[in-house]
Amino acid sequence: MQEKGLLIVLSGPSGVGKGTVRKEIFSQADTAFEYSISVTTRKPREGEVDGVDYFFRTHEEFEALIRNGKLLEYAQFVGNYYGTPVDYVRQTLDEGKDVFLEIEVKGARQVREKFPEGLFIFLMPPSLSELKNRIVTRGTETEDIIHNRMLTAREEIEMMELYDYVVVNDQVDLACERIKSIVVAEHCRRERVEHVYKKLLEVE
Ligand SMILES: Nc1ncnc2c1ncn2[C@@H]1O[C@H](COP(=O)(O)OP(=O)(O)OP(=O)(O)O)[C@@H](O)[C@H]1O
Ligand SMILES: Nc1nc2c(ncn2[C@@H]2O[C@H](COP(=O)(O)O)[C@@H](O)[C@H]2O)c(=O)[nH]1
Repeated sequence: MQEKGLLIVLSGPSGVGKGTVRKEIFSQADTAFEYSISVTTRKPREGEVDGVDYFFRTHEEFEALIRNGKLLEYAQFVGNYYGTPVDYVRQTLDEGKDVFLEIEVKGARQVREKFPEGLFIFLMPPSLSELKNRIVTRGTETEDIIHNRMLTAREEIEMMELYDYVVVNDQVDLACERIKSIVVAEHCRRERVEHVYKKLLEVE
């Protein structure tokens, strides 16, 4: 039987660098994860492409996805809906491929209930002032939204103990290496539990 892939969840406050780190990891040739593209009601930022960065949908369309059970998890974040299409995740895991979700903490909590065997990683900023500096420097949000995202950031950081690992994003390349190492270690742990010992005992 095909062994299932690993569900990897990356969360962290807005502006910590989740997208930057994820894009860097996916640009590396030795990365074998599949990225789950989320659905959102947020308007596209300059340069964002439907079906690449997100599936951009209206409120009505998003609520229909909820009603029809098409989302693994969803949450409202600073005035918009965000959610993970369930079919893609289940199908890709069933094919034995690792799936990478980049989502906020309320959604991650729902995923934990459905996939307790997932790998949950929280990306931390070096400091709150650096976090604010990063959102401001990105230049994509209004002052009001930055204020609300910073308020939410404090609540999100308080939930970091729900995660298996905390990675500090002080430097993008180091954060990527830490995340990739955690995934490799998790695979080794599962292989050890599921196969190596069983096979060894069967032979002897
Ligand atoms: N290690 C880092 N050092 C300095 N700047 C960084 C680092 N990582 C990311 N950044 C910068 O911080 C800003 C926010 O990064 P990014 O958009 O990836 O954050 P995010 O966590 O995905 O945010 P959101 O949740 O709002 O989508 C970007 O301008 C990015 O270039
Ligand atoms: N619960 C979910 N959260 C998601 C999903 N996709 C993205 N996100 C998170 O939302 C915030 C805001 O994102 P932004 O692109 O508007 O800056 C951020 O924390 C994302 O990680 C999802 O499918 N479900």
